[in-house]
Formats: sequence, structure tokens, C-alpha cells
Amino acid sequence: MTGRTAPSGAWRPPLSLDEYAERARTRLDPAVWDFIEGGAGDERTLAANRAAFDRVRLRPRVLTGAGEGDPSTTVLGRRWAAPVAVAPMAYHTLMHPDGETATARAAGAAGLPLVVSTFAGRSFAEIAAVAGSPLWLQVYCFRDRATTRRLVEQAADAGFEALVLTADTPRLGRRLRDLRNDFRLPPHITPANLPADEADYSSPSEHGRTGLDPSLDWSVIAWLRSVSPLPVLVKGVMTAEDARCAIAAGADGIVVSNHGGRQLDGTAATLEVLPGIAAAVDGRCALLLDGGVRRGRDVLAALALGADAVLLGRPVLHGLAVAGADGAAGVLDLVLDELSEAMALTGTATATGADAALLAGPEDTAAVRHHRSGAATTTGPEAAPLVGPEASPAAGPEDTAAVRHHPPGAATTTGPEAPPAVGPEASPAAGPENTVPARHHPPGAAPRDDRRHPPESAARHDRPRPHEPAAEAAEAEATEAAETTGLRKEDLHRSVSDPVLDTMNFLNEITGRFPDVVSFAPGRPYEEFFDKDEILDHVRRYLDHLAAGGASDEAIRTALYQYGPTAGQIRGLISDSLRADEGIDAPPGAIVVTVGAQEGMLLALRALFAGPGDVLLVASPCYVGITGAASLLGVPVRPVEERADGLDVADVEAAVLAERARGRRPRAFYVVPDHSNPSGNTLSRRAREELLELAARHDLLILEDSPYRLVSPGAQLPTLKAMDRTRRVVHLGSYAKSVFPGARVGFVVADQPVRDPSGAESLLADELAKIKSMVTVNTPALSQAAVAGALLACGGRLTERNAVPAKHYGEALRVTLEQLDRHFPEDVRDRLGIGWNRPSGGFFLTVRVPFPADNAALLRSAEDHGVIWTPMAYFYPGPGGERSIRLSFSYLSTARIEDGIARFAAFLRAETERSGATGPTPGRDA
Ligand SMILES: Cc1cc2nc3c(=O)[nH]c(=O)nc-3n(C[C@H](O)[C@H](O)[C@H](O)COP(=O)(O)O)c2cc1C
Repeated sequence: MTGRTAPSGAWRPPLSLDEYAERARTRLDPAVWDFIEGGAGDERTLAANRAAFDRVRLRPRVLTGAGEGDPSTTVLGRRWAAPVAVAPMAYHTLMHPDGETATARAAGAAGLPLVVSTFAGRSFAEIAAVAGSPLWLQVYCFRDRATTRRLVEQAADAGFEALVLTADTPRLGRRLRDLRNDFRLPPHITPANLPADEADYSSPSEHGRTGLDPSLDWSVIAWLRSVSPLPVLVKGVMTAEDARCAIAAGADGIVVSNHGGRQLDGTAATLEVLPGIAAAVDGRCALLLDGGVRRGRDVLAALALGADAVLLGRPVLHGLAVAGADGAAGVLDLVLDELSEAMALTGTATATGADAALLAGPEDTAAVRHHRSGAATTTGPEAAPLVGPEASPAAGPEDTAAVRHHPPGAATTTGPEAPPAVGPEASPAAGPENTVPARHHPPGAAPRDDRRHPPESAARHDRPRPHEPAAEAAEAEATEAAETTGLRKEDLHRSVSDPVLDTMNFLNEITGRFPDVVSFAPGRPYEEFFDKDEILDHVRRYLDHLAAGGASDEAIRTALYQYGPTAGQIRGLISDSLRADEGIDAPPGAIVVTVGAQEGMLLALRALFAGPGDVLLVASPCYVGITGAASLLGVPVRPVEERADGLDVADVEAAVLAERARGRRPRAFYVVPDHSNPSGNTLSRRAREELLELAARHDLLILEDSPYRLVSPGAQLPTLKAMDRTRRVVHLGSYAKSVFPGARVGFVVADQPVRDPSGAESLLADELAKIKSMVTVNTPALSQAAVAGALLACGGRLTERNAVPAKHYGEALRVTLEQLDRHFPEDVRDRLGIGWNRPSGGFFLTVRVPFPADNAALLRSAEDHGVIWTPMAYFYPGPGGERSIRLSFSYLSTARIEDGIARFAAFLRAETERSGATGPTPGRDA
């Protein structure tokens, strides 16, 4: 094999970013080199950032047919050539006289954004004049807000597209190299966009101390929003708590950053905390990371652990120092080339499809682990190339997987349908849908009996050898016990760290602490409609029905006691009922009986979402059961925001097109068309027609979930399935509201033909049943019998069976609205900035408020006013809903509603006043 040799003496571009660094070092003044290269304190965090990437092991995949990977991505609605941007860094003019204009040229050539520092050495206008890609402004907030405001305005005028608030600098870190060098900027290096004569900028640390505002809190985001329409990202987030705060404060994005190790020394590496933060963020805003990215494969590793993109810091400065714009371009090209190599060799077709499957796990490696006793053994997880607390003992599990600890004994109840439990729901008698076995023990405090024995193989490998002294053997045994006691949450699937579960736990904790509150939170049926003996009548009626149809005693016995058909044994009755009641013409073979609609969602998503490029669109705010199921299955979700008066189909189409442009396939759209949970909105007939047309036009399926229509007053619009002429609609049915939730019986109508490669045809329902056989095997026969008996009792006409409940729920809705009107007449509510929608049925309505309706407000509501509700933000898969509330009235008597709305009104007034949203509250006695 021959290789080409470069002509001797020719300039050869460096082959790695480390080579760029080395060349830059030889060109720069040592004090300037120290200024850019150095970190705070002992530079442990600086080193940790790179070390975390060094520990990552990627999994090469072969023969994947992935072709040339597509590294492009979309962040905040803008296409980037790759998930990489240039990090904000002060004074590029220190590296090269062209400074940021050279960097902007390089970034533009690579199609990558540049985040321009507050302390840029060139003016925003100069930079914008040469930029060929998005520019963002990094914002330091000064004590003098007017300076910051002017900075933001100048950037917006120059066409910058986003603001990145650096939040980790209440003061600058102690950078020992700069202190030793008594580092001063040369006189010609000044911040081109800050007032020239007002401060001495020559010592960055000194200027930071006197100029930066050290007392910022999360309200600074609202302030930035008040001075600029640009999206705001928060840079410097290192914990899941702060990520949640950022989202609650309305941030559009988060940059996981420790300032390249230049601030608090001793923090974890950014890559280590990324998975926990990604779990907390859960796609609700853009998630970026910086610190230690030095190779294309590092970019891929960050994506695999949950980042949408990375920022590249020092290497860009190295490139600038080596050869100005060409050098910076060389650095970016090198990273992109390495990224594309890593994608090709890991079989990663699209950067957006990168996920944890790229990372080598215990099953891939059998590394050597050293015991304290010195006995080397082969083992899995602990020795695998993990990023996490083991690598950095100071970082706790809560920093890497958003773990929430409850006080011992604080068992929590939760569930997608009915968030907070009231009184009895919080007790062990709570229904299964509301119960999460979430009894957390502090690490290491699990009762001895809870401790699991190690798997046999692990025990064999870890057992001390016979010749070891007894003390060592005892120590080894103790080590073994300690090491096998607990699982690390970050090793479990990310869905268990879903922040939705945390929020539900929060609601339940509050309900447990304030048992006398009136709760407008649970979406449960009114219990007075349940008669304990009726279930037995239903089962009896079904058995009689089987006998009347000619079934022998043995056959009936089998039907009730044995494993049953996976697709269900009451499909004929369901089919008849759907025809009689809903105008849905679905043969029994197109139906699968499920364990609640929740199982239906899981089956439908599993069957329909085949690859990482398939995306689920959901109307947002959205029922958490579907987003939870998507999270379980790793299905990406794209929210389509409802407007105040409901869903606009044009918005669905825009989302479809945007996803296509991103290289993803919008596979299905989930919607609750009637009296939606949580908003209460209903799709008009026209919107239903448009949605069906859109589905046909874009080859999209619709997942229709409509559990409230049969318990709502008055005539209902036809279901999407009844209007579906082209089999675009998969209908998710539920008997939870129309019969009773304890049965846990639902069904899916899936009449879509499915062809296999040989041309043989089945129905989607058949495929769902195959999946169900590996999930719940069959829906319990006893439950099916109870529901069947209820259907038989009303001749399949659930509308008739539910005439009285529908009237009751209609009355509860009417009283809720009437009480809201009474406490807030139109002029008062307008003045206060409060409003609500007027659903025509269902269990929920939306109240818009002029203050953040977050957990803190909820706590004050419970504590001071004795009333609970659900923050609407819980139901937004992305940002949104921060100033609205879901009220559920289904579970309460009208007397409780009247009392509860009076409390709620007092809370709204107090909170409005407290937040100063509209000044002092007038009309207190309205
Ligand atoms: C010389 C230098 C100057 C920096 N200036 C800023 C700045 O003005 N604003 C800011 O938010 N971060 C600043 N940073 C931090 C970077 O934005 C980024 O967080 C860090 O450099 C990323 O780590 P990396 O260099 O290991 O890639 C600076 C970093 C360096 C090295």
C-alpha cells in the first residue's frame, strides 16, 4: 500500500484538535495562552470535562445500510449543518486581529452558528456583515441593567437570533494562572460593544467583580423577555433542579456548562451530569452542552447522552491563533469530518437519531475491575466505560439521573389519568392506576430484607479466593453486599426519571399533607354512580348471555377461568355497541380488547413507530398517558400547540412539514377531539374534516382517544373514526368513564390493512394482538365479563346507560363556570387578566392566570386557601402552559365545587396581587 507524501516544507493542516492546540501554544504569548487554556483552582473540573469524554466507548455497528450520515439538525427552528456551534468566548482579537469577524466567516463556511460573547472584540455590526450562519448573543447581566439592555438591543438590531444568558458567573472563578501572570489585556483589546469610557476592562477578573450583577435570580429571564423578543437560553446549568427552574422560568434552551472549568473547580464534568439533566428536560426545550469537546466522536457521545447539540470552545481560538479565519475553519471542518466518520462507523444515519444505543454497555465489555482487596475480577457495569458518579465521587446520583427522594414511608400515589389523590386515593386503597411503588430509601438505607442477592455468576466471580485471609474475605463479602444493594437510577431506562412522575408525586405529596383541601386535580368519575353489587349482576348477565348463545357449562367455565384469546373475547359486543352508539362500523376482527386505553396506546405506538426517524405529533397540552408511553418506547414527540380556542389544523400541517424538513417521518397524530384532557376543548366538525384530509394528504395516521364523549351532556359530534373513509384513524377506546375505571378495559379499533413482503394481508389489529401477547397476554376475563354485562344491560347503547352521569357532569361543569363567573364578573376578570374556556362537556376546563401557575403557587394555594388544581405546564411536552391551570370538576359534588371555587377565587386574587401582575386587586367583593 502506498501513501501520498506531502511535499517537504508545505504547510500541512493539523490532523487533530490537539495538534491545533499545540501549534497555537507555540504562537501565543504564554500569558495569553494561560488565559485561554486555564481553569479555576486546581483545574480539576477542566480536566474532568475531557476525561469524561475519554471514558466513553462507542459501539461500532456494521452492515447497517445507513449510508452517508446526515449530521444536520434543527435548533430553535433553524437548520444547522451539524449539531455544533462556536461557544461564546471573550476577545477573539487576542488570537488574531480579525477577531470575531474571522470566526464568523469560518462558522458561516461550515454552516454552524456562532455565539458572540458580551466581551467580543469586534462590533456586532461588523460580525453580522460577514456572517453566513445564525449569530446568537451571549449575555452577561451587569449591575447596570441599562448597559445590558443596550447590548441586547444592538445585537437584535444586527440580526442576532437568540440570547444566551450566562448564569454561572456571579463572580469570576479564581484562575490561578492569570493571578500568577497578573494577566492584563493589551490596551488595544477592548469590548467593542460595551461603553468605552465607563469601565476599566483591562483585568477581566477585576471587571467581573465590579461589573457583573452577583444577585441575579430566575426573574432575570422574564426581564430579558421584557426587553427583547429573542429566545433565551441559560448557560451554566449543571443540575436537574436548575434545569427545571430554567424551564419553569420560561427558558427556550439550556446549555449544560461549567464554563470550561473556569468557574467552580471540583464540579462534575458536563458530560457526567448530562443524562440527569436530559431526563429532567425531556425535550421541553433545546439542550446544549459544552466543555471538553475535542473530537467529532465527542459530539456523537453528547448526542447519545441527550444533548441536541454542543458548543466548541477553546479549539476555535486555537484555530484562529494558528491561521485566522482559515485556521478556525480548519478546526470546524476537522470536527465535522470526524463526526461524519463516527456516524458512518456507528451506523448512525442522522444526528437527530443518535441515542444511548450508541454507547457501549456492560453487555459489550467485560473489563477488569479491581477490588480493594486487590483481587482483580471481570465484571460488567461498574467497570464499563460509564460516565457518572463513580468517575467523579463528588457527584451524587441525583446529579446524573434526576432522582427524587421521598422521606421514608412517604409512599406516593400517582397515575396519568388522575394526578393527585384526594383522601382515600392517597391511602393504600388507591386504585392501581394511581399507584406508583415509589418508596425511596436514602442510598444505602434499604432494609436488609430488601437487599437482593447478586446473580449467581457475579457471586462466583466476586467471591474471594480460598487462600485469602479471613479479614480480607470478610471485607470482600462486605464490599460485595454493599455493591449489590442498590441500583443506580441512571442505569435504568430514562422513562423512570420522567419529570412527569416527579410532578405527579409532588401533587400527591401536597394532597397527603393537606387532607382537607378541595381538589380540582383528579380526573376521576363521580363515585356516587357506582353500586358495589352491580358488578356481580353484570358478570351474571354475561354468563347467561353465553349460555343463551349455546355455550356449554364447560365452555363458559373456560371462558372465565382460563387464559383467553389475546385480542379479547367480547369483541362482538364491542363491535355492536360501536355501531349502535357511535356510528363506527368496525368488525370484531378489527378490534383488540386492551387493559385500559393506556395499553392500547402502548401497543399502537410499539407497532407503528419502527425507527428513530418516526415521530409522534401530539396536540399540546396533552394527556400524559400518551407522552409517557412514548417516553417508555423512546418515540420522539413533537407537540402541536392548541390555540386558546382549540387546535388549528394548519398548525398540525406546519408541524408535519417541519418534521419532514428535519428528516423525520411524522407517523401519527394523537388527539382527544372531544372535551380534551386537559384543555377541555373540542374539535369542530370542520376541523375534523380538515384533519382527515390532512392525514390522507400526508400519509399520517390519527390516534383518536375520546373517553369523555359518552359521559357528556347533549348531542356529540361524530368521532373521527366514524368519519374516516380511508382508514386513517386508529381509535383508542376506553370504558373507564362510560362503565367504570376499575375494570381496566379498553379497546383499539385498528382496521388498517397490513401487507407483508409476500403480499399476504392482515389487519393492524392482528399485529397489535401479537404485541399484546408479550405484554398482558389477554385482558382479564373477569373484567371483560363485567364490561360485557354492562353493555348487554343497555343493548350496547352506552349513551343511554350514561344519561344520568352525563347530566351530572354537565351540571358540575355548569356550576363550576357559574361560580367562576360569580367571583369574577367580566370587567373584573379582564382587569386581572384572568380567563377560562367554556367546554361543552367532559371533566376539565382551562383557567388562564396572570402569574406563573407553578408548584410554588400550588403549594401556596393548598397551604393558604385549601384548594388544589393541576398546573397546566405538566401537560406540555415542550415549554408552555406556565400561566394556566387545569380544573377538573368530575369528582366533586356541586356543594364541594361551590366551596372549592370560592377558595380558588381567593387564591387567584391573592396570587395576582402577590405577583404584582395587574397591581392591587380591585373588586375584592365582586
Ligand atoms: C478564553 C475564554 C473566554 C471565555 N469567555 C466566555 C464569555 O465571554 N462568556 C461565556 O459565557 N463563556 C465564556 N467562556 C466559556 C465558554 O463559553 C465555554 O463554556 C467553554 O470554553 C467550553 O469549554 P471548552 O473550551 O472546553 O470547549 C470562555 C472560555 C474561554 C476559554
